[in-house]
Amino acid sequence: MTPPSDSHGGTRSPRASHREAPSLASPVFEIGSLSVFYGDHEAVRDVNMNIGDRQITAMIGPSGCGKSTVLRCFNRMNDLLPTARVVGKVRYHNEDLYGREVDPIEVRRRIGMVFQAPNPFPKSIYDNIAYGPRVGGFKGNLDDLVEETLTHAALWDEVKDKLKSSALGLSGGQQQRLCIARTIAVKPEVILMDEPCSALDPIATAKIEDLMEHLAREFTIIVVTHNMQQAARVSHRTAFFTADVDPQGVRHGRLVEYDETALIFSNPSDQRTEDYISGRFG
Ligand SMILES: Nc1ncnc2c1ncn2[C@@H]1O[C@H](COP(=O)(O)OP(=O)(O)OP(=O)(O)O)[C@@H](O)[C@H]1O
Repeated sequence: MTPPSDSHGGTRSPRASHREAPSLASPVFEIGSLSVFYGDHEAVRDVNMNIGDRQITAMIGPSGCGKSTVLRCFNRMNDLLPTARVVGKVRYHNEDLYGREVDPIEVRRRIGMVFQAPNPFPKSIYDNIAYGPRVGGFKGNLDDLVEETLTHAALWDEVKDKLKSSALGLSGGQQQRLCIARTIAVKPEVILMDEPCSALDPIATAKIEDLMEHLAREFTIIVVTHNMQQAARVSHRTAFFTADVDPQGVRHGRLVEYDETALIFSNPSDQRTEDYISGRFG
Protein backbone atom coordinates (compact mmCIF):
# COMPACT_ATOMS: atom_id res chain seq x y z
CA MET A 1 0.00 0.00 0.00
CA THR A 2 1.29 3.48 -0.81
CA PRO A 3 1.62 5.56 2.35
CA PRO A 4 -0.32 8.83 2.33
CA SER A 5 1.48 11.88 1.03
CA ASP A 6 1.67 14.84 3.39
CA SER A 7 1.08 18.41 2.35
CA HIS A 8 4.77 19.26 2.64
CA GLY A 9 6.11 16.63 0.31
CA GLY A 10 6.72 13.47 2.33
CA THR A 11 5.42 10.02 1.54
CA ARG A 12 6.86 7.83 4.28
CA SER A 13 5.34 6.94 7.62
CA PRO A 14 3.69 10.02 9.13
CA ARG A 15 4.65 9.08 12.69
CA ALA A 16 7.22 11.20 14.47
CA SER A 17 10.23 9.18 15.52
CA HIS A 18 9.89 10.37 19.13
CA ARG A 19 13.55 9.67 19.56
CA GLU A 20 15.06 10.94 22.74
CA ALA A 21 16.98 14.16 22.22
CA PRO A 22 20.56 13.99 23.49
CA SER A 23 21.64 16.63 25.98
CA LEU A 24 22.23 20.28 25.14
CA ALA A 25 24.63 20.56 28.07
CA SER A 26 27.74 21.32 25.98
CA PRO A 27 26.31 22.91 22.86
CA VAL A 28 28.29 23.01 19.65
CA PHE A 29 26.71 26.35 18.71
CA GLU A 30 25.26 29.08 20.90
CA ILE A 31 23.21 31.60 18.97
CA GLY A 32 22.10 34.75 20.77
CA SER A 33 20.14 37.79 19.54
CA LEU A 34 21.10 36.87 15.98
CA SER A 35 19.81 39.10 13.21
CA VAL A 36 20.74 38.96 9.55
CA PHE A 37 20.34 41.89 7.18
CA TYR A 38 20.44 41.95 3.39
CA GLY A 39 21.18 45.61 2.77
CA ASP A 40 18.61 47.43 4.90
CA HIS A 41 16.24 44.49 5.12
CA GLU A 42 16.37 42.68 8.45
CA ALA A 43 15.52 39.26 7.01
CA VAL A 44 15.71 37.41 10.34
CA ARG A 45 15.65 38.94 13.79
CA ASP A 46 16.55 37.98 17.32
CA VAL A 47 17.20 34.27 17.00
CA ASN A 48 18.30 32.47 20.16
CA MET A 49 19.11 28.77 20.13
CA ASN A 50 21.76 26.28 21.16
CA ILE A 51 22.66 23.35 18.92
CA GLY A 52 23.53 20.04 20.53
CA ASP A 53 26.44 17.79 19.72
CA ARG A 54 25.93 14.67 17.52
CA GLN A 55 22.25 15.10 17.06
CA ILE A 56 20.01 16.24 14.24
CA THR A 57 18.43 19.67 14.51
CA ALA A 58 15.73 20.47 11.97
CA MET A 59 14.69 23.97 10.95
CA ILE A 60 11.18 24.17 9.53
CA GLY A 61 8.79 26.95 8.58
CA PRO A 62 7.10 28.60 5.63
CA SER A 63 8.99 29.94 2.65
CA GLY A 64 10.97 33.13 3.24
CA CYS A 65 11.07 32.95 7.05
CA GLY A 66 14.86 32.85 7.08
CA LYS A 67 15.75 29.19 7.61
CA SER A 68 18.48 29.14 4.95
CA THR A 69 19.72 32.53 6.07
CA VAL A 70 20.20 31.26 9.62
CA LEU A 71 21.74 28.00 8.37
CA ARG A 72 24.33 29.97 6.40
CA CYS A 73 25.38 31.76 9.61
CA PHE A 74 26.61 28.46 11.05
CA ASN A 75 29.53 28.28 8.61
CA ARG A 76 29.83 31.90 7.52
CA MET A 77 28.42 31.23 4.06
CA ASN A 78 26.64 34.57 4.35
CA ASP A 79 30.09 36.19 4.14
CA LEU A 80 30.01 35.31 0.44
CA LEU A 81 26.90 37.46 -0.14
CA PRO A 82 28.03 41.09 -0.46
CA THR A 83 24.84 42.60 1.00
CA ALA A 84 24.53 40.22 3.97
CA ARG A 85 25.37 41.41 7.48
CA VAL A 86 25.25 39.22 10.57
CA VAL A 87 24.64 40.79 13.98
CA GLY A 88 24.59 39.01 17.34
CA LYS A 89 26.27 36.02 18.91
CA VAL A 90 27.34 32.94 16.96
CA ARG A 91 29.61 30.92 19.19
CA TYR A 92 31.12 27.63 18.08
CA HIS A 93 32.57 25.59 20.92
CA ASN A 94 32.51 28.74 22.95
CA GLU A 95 34.50 30.75 20.41
CA ASP A 96 33.16 33.68 18.41
CA LEU A 97 32.72 32.19 14.91
CA TYR A 98 32.85 35.71 13.48
CA GLY A 99 35.94 36.71 15.46
CA ARG A 100 38.65 38.55 13.56
CA GLU A 101 41.21 35.80 14.01
CA VAL A 102 38.88 33.10 12.66
CA ASP A 103 39.62 31.82 9.15
CA PRO A 104 36.32 31.35 7.24
CA ILE A 105 37.91 28.72 4.97
CA GLU A 106 38.79 26.59 7.99
CA VAL A 107 35.31 27.24 9.37
CA ARG A 108 33.80 25.79 6.18
CA ARG A 109 36.05 22.74 6.37
CA ARG A 110 34.96 21.97 9.91
CA ILE A 111 31.35 22.87 9.19
CA GLY A 112 30.46 21.39 5.81
CA MET A 113 27.39 22.06 3.73
CA VAL A 114 25.15 20.01 1.46
CA PHE A 115 22.83 21.91 -0.86
CA GLN A 116 19.33 21.47 -2.22
CA ALA A 117 20.31 20.34 -5.71
CA PRO A 118 23.03 17.69 -5.84
CA ASN A 119 26.11 19.49 -7.17
CA PRO A 120 28.92 16.99 -7.74
CA PHE A 121 32.01 18.29 -9.50
CA PRO A 122 32.11 17.37 -13.21
CA LYS A 123 34.81 14.85 -12.38
CA SER A 124 34.99 11.15 -11.65
CA ILE A 125 33.29 9.67 -8.60
CA TYR A 126 36.75 9.01 -7.16
CA ASP A 127 37.95 12.57 -7.73
CA ASN A 128 34.84 14.05 -6.16
CA ILE A 129 35.85 12.38 -2.90
CA ALA A 130 39.60 12.81 -3.30
CA TYR A 131 39.46 16.50 -4.23
CA GLY A 132 39.01 18.01 -0.75
CA PRO A 133 41.57 15.81 1.00
CA ARG A 134 44.11 16.46 -1.82
CA VAL A 135 43.63 20.22 -1.54
CA GLY A 136 43.93 19.90 2.23
CA GLY A 137 47.30 18.14 1.86
CA PHE A 138 46.13 14.66 2.86
CA LYS A 139 49.18 12.42 3.13
CA GLY A 140 47.60 9.00 3.71
CA ASN A 141 46.33 6.42 1.24
CA LEU A 142 43.74 8.12 -0.94
CA ASP A 143 42.29 4.86 -2.28
CA ASP A 144 41.56 3.75 1.26
CA LEU A 145 40.08 7.11 2.15
CA VAL A 146 37.79 7.06 -0.91
CA GLU A 147 36.58 3.54 -0.09
CA GLU A 148 36.08 4.31 3.58
CA THR A 149 34.21 7.53 2.81
CA LEU A 150 31.93 6.01 0.19
CA THR A 151 31.20 3.11 2.53
CA HIS A 152 30.37 5.58 5.27
CA ALA A 153 27.96 7.35 2.92
CA ALA A 154 26.29 4.03 1.99
CA LEU A 155 27.35 4.39 -1.64
CA TRP A 156 30.36 2.10 -2.01
CA ASP A 157 28.51 -1.00 -3.18
CA GLU A 158 26.73 0.99 -5.87
CA VAL A 159 29.83 2.70 -7.28
CA LYS A 160 32.86 0.53 -6.48
CA ASP A 161 33.04 -0.78 -10.06
CA LYS A 162 32.84 2.63 -11.71
CA LEU A 163 34.98 4.92 -9.58
CA LYS A 164 36.58 6.46 -12.66
CA SER A 165 33.22 7.24 -14.30
CA SER A 166 31.76 10.72 -14.21
CA ALA A 167 29.78 11.55 -11.10
CA LEU A 168 27.27 13.24 -13.39
CA GLY A 169 26.19 9.81 -14.63
CA LEU A 170 24.80 8.87 -11.21
CA SER A 171 21.12 9.19 -10.30
CA GLY A 172 20.04 12.29 -8.37
CA GLY A 173 19.88 10.38 -5.10
CA GLN A 174 23.31 8.83 -5.66
CA GLN A 175 24.71 12.25 -6.55
CA GLN A 176 23.35 13.66 -3.30
CA ARG A 177 24.90 10.80 -1.30
CA LEU A 178 28.14 11.49 -3.18
CA CYS A 179 27.90 15.14 -2.14
CA ILE A 180 27.44 14.05 1.47
CA ALA A 181 30.43 11.72 1.07
CA ARG A 182 32.46 14.58 -0.40
CA THR A 183 31.56 16.67 2.63
CA ILE A 184 32.57 14.03 5.18
CA ALA A 185 35.81 13.19 3.30
CA VAL A 186 37.48 16.22 4.85
CA LYS A 187 36.41 15.14 8.35
CA PRO A 188 34.14 17.97 9.37
CA GLU A 189 32.46 18.10 12.74
CA VAL A 190 29.18 19.58 11.58
CA ILE A 191 27.15 19.00 8.41
CA LEU A 192 24.66 21.66 7.36
CA MET A 193 21.99 20.48 4.94
CA ASP A 194 19.77 22.89 3.05
CA GLU A 195 16.72 20.93 1.87
CA PRO A 196 18.90 17.99 0.83
CA CYS A 197 16.00 15.86 -0.41
CA SER A 198 13.82 18.40 -2.13
CA ALA A 199 14.98 17.30 -5.59
CA LEU A 200 14.69 13.58 -4.81
CA ASP A 201 12.01 10.92 -5.08
CA PRO A 202 10.72 9.13 -1.95
CA ILE A 203 13.08 6.15 -2.28
CA ALA A 204 16.16 8.34 -2.68
CA THR A 205 14.84 10.51 0.18
CA ALA A 206 14.52 7.46 2.44
CA LYS A 207 18.13 6.52 1.73
CA ILE A 208 19.34 10.02 2.63
CA GLU A 209 17.28 9.96 5.83
CA ASP A 210 18.77 6.59 6.80
CA LEU A 211 22.19 7.99 6.08
CA MET A 212 21.51 11.06 8.21
CA GLU A 213 20.52 8.88 11.16
CA HIS A 214 23.68 6.87 10.75
CA LEU A 215 25.91 9.95 10.41
CA ALA A 216 24.38 11.64 13.46
CA ARG A 217 26.26 9.18 15.66
CA GLU A 218 29.43 10.93 14.59
CA PHE A 219 28.48 14.35 13.25
CA THR A 220 26.30 17.22 14.34
CA ILE A 221 23.68 17.76 11.63
CA ILE A 222 21.51 20.81 11.06
CA VAL A 223 18.94 20.39 8.33
CA VAL A 224 16.53 22.86 6.73
CA THR A 225 13.52 21.05 5.37
CA HIS A 226 10.10 21.86 3.97
CA ASN A 227 9.11 18.30 4.62
CA MET A 228 7.73 18.28 8.15
CA GLN A 229 7.45 14.55 8.23
CA GLN A 230 11.13 14.37 7.45
CA ALA A 231 11.83 16.66 10.40
CA ALA A 232 9.60 14.47 12.57
CA ARG A 233 11.28 11.28 11.40
CA VAL A 234 14.94 12.19 11.55
CA SER A 235 15.52 15.03 13.97
CA HIS A 236 16.04 15.17 17.70
CA ARG A 237 15.20 18.85 17.99
CA THR A 238 13.12 21.11 15.78
CA ALA A 239 13.15 24.86 15.38
CA PHE A 240 10.01 26.40 13.90
CA PHE A 241 10.45 29.74 12.14
CA THR A 242 7.86 32.05 10.70
CA ALA A 243 7.80 35.63 9.39
CA ASP A 244 6.09 38.66 10.90
CA VAL A 245 4.98 41.49 8.66
CA ASP A 246 5.69 44.96 10.07
CA PRO A 247 3.41 48.01 9.56
CA GLN A 248 5.40 48.89 6.39
CA GLY A 249 4.57 45.48 4.96
CA VAL A 250 8.15 44.18 5.33
CA ARG A 251 8.63 40.55 6.37
CA HIS A 252 11.03 39.62 9.18
CA GLY A 253 11.74 35.99 9.94
CA ARG A 254 11.81 34.87 13.56
CA LEU A 255 12.22 31.74 15.58
CA VAL A 256 8.87 30.91 17.16
CA GLU A 257 9.60 27.73 19.03
CA TYR A 258 12.53 25.38 19.50
CA ASP A 259 12.25 22.14 21.39
CA GLU A 260 12.58 18.41 21.29
CA THR A 261 11.04 17.16 18.05
CA ALA A 262 8.63 14.83 19.83
CA LEU A 263 7.23 17.80 21.75
CA ILE A 264 7.04 20.14 18.78
CA PHE A 265 5.01 17.58 16.86
CA SER A 266 2.82 16.35 19.69
CA ASN A 267 2.38 19.29 22.03
CA PRO A 268 3.78 22.57 20.70
CA SER A 269 3.52 25.49 23.06
CA ASP A 270 2.82 28.17 20.43
CA GLN A 271 -0.39 28.29 18.42
CA ARG A 272 1.53 29.26 15.26
CA THR A 273 3.56 26.06 15.49
CA GLU A 274 0.40 24.06 15.98
CA ASP A 275 -1.20 25.72 12.96
CA TYR A 276 1.83 25.07 10.79
CA ILE A 277 2.37 21.44 11.70
CA SER A 278 -1.31 20.70 11.29
CA GLY A 279 -1.16 22.19 7.78
CA ARG A 280 -3.32 25.23 8.48
CA PHE A 281 -0.78 27.59 6.89
CA GLY A 282 2.52 27.62 5.09
N1 LIG B 1 20.93 36.79 -1.14
C1 LIG B 1 19.87 37.46 -0.70
N2 LIG B 1 19.75 38.79 -0.95
C2 LIG B 1 18.68 39.50 -0.52
N3 LIG B 1 17.66 38.96 0.20
C3 LIG B 1 17.74 37.65 0.47
C4 LIG B 1 18.83 36.83 0.04
N4 LIG B 1 18.63 35.57 0.47
C5 LIG B 1 17.46 35.59 1.14
N5 LIG B 1 16.92 36.83 1.15
C6 LIG B 1 15.66 37.24 1.78
O1 LIG B 1 15.73 36.86 3.15
C7 LIG B 1 14.48 36.35 3.57
C8 LIG B 1 14.68 34.94 4.11
O2 LIG B 1 15.07 34.12 3.03
P1 LIG B 1 15.55 32.63 3.24
O3 LIG B 1 15.92 32.08 1.90
O4 LIG B 1 16.55 32.56 4.31
O5 LIG B 1 14.20 31.95 3.77
P2 LIG B 1 13.82 30.42 3.83
O6 LIG B 1 12.96 30.26 5.02
O7 LIG B 1 15.04 29.58 3.76
O8 LIG B 1 12.97 30.27 2.50
P3 LIG B 1 12.72 29.00 1.57
O9 LIG B 1 12.05 28.00 2.45
O10 LIG B 1 11.81 29.52 0.50
O11 LIG B 1 14.06 28.56 1.07
C9 LIG B 1 13.55 36.43 2.39
O12 LIG B 1 12.82 37.65 2.50
C10 LIG B 1 14.48 36.50 1.21
O13 LIG B 1 13.93 37.20 0.13
